[in-house]
Parts: sequence; C-alpha cells; structure tokens
Amino acid sequence: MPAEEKDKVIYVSHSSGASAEIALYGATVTSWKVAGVERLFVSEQAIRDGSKAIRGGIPLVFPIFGTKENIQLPQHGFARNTYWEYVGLITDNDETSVRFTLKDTQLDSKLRNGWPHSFRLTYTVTLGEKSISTVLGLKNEDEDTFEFNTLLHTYFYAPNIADVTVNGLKSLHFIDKVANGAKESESRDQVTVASEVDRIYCDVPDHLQVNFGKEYSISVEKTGLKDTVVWNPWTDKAKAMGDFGDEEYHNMICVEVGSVADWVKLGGGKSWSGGQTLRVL
Ligand SMILES: O=P(O)(O)OC[C@H]1O[C@@H](O)[C@H](O)[C@@H](O)[C@@H]1O
Repeated sequence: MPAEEKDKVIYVSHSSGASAEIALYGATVTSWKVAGVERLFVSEQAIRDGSKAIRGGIPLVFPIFGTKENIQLPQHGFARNTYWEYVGLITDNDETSVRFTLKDTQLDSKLRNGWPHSFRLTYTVTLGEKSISTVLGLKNEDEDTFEFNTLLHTYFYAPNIADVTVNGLKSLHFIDKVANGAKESESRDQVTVASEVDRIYCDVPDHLQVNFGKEYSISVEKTGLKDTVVWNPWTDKAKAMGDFGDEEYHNMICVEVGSVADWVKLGGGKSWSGGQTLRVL
C-alpha cells in the first residue's frame, strides 16, 4: 500500500485500485474510494486551509464532544483542528497502514491550557480492497487519571438521503439533541432521515449497516467505543453553516462511532484504543 505526501495531504493507494486521502490537518480522512466511487462526503464549501475543521470526511472529535461548561476548548475539542505528525507507513500483522500522532506538546498554549494533560494520540488508517479502518490509540502520560470523550465523525456520501437506511439501532436508547436532550427508545428496524436528526444512540452493538438504496451498503464495525451519533442537519441548519451548501444535506449522513454519552476515564500511564472498520458490501 504505497503512500505519498503532498501539500500536507497523505495519498494512499491499494493494489485493488482503492484509495484514501488524509489531511494532516486534523488527521482528517477526506476521501475513500472503492471501485472508483467516493464513499465519503466532503462539502464543496469545506475550508481546507487549516483555519477551521474540515466539513466532511472523518474528523476526529477529542477530548470533548460538543462543548462543556468548565472546559475552555472549541466545540468537539482540538484533534480535528490541529496539525498532526505523519509517522509513515507501519507494517503490523501483515497489514500496511499509515500512522499519525498528536502530543500535547504540539498544541498551541491556549488549547493546552484548556485541557492541561500530557497525552499521546496515535491514529492508524488501514486501507483494504473494500474497507478502511481508522483506529485511535491514546496514552495518558500524566500520573493522574484524566477523562475524555472521542468520536470518529464519519460523513458518508449518500447519492440520495431519501434512500438511506441505518440497520442495527432498534430498541436502543438515544438522546435526542433536536428535542432538547429528551431520552427516547428507537422503535424502527431501519432508521431513515426525513428531517433534522441529531441523536446519540447509547451502548450500541458493535455492528451497524448503512444502506444507500439499491446501490450499495457499508458495514460499520466498531471496537472499544460505546455509542453512535446519527446526524443530518437538514434545511435550516444547513443554511446556518457557512461551510456547508444549502442543498448538500440531500447527499450526506453522519454515522459517528464514539464514546460520548459518558466520560471515558484513563488512569495515569495507561493506554486506551478504539476504532472502526468500514466495508463496502
Ligand atoms: O458543526 P460541527 O461543530 O462540526 O458539529 C456538527 C455536528 O456534530 C454532531 O456530532 C453533533 O451531534 C451535532 O450536534 C453537531 O451539530
């Protein structure tokens, strides 16, 4: 799996023809193509100059989800809007991957003061013929325990949102952010989107499937992560976002695996890891 760096983007290709692109800004996966078809959504209005998190692909949410009253960090933390270091190609267990790291010492002082802990994040992206896996590792380099949230904020490209269904969420409890955080339970076998959706499904089984009409499906297999957020801004929120086209909500769905409903506690000197594998079916 060759990889090359150009203008702060890592271009990865697989012998099958599959490809991926990862921006060093946020270690954001901004393209994943299988059989010549783009599977991720990136807004045409996305800002890619490093002044704002990239609107699309797979931004990394860490160490907070949303905003927190007592933590002075931007929405969704700092991982998606900081330049990561490219470590290079890593060969592990007969697989080849590209790896990125982010340490507290790479943060500017404002962000570092907002979350004053010593840590090392490692992000490993592995491209297969029909799959991509993105795995986050974290080492607490402090002596004391710290707590964090994290999320792989995957934006899938959808040929038409009207045809999209998500399987595997039935009977799960969810927090409905559109209804002021009301706690509900999912009654549908297949979740569809026909209005603004912003839900945190809690304690989700590790396997979900997103179907894009008759065209194809993508399985989402997570490890080490408890929850799944489903998000589509729909009409009004789309208009309110400066880096998102007014009509682009027709062509995306975010299905985001993470641990966000509760804090994850990590003891001093300890390591943690969580990730996902997406596979075109
Ligand atoms: O605009 P941002 O900061 O990228 O956030 C996008 C969305 O991210 C989702 O994960 C949240 O559940 C939404 O509430 C939020 O609107």
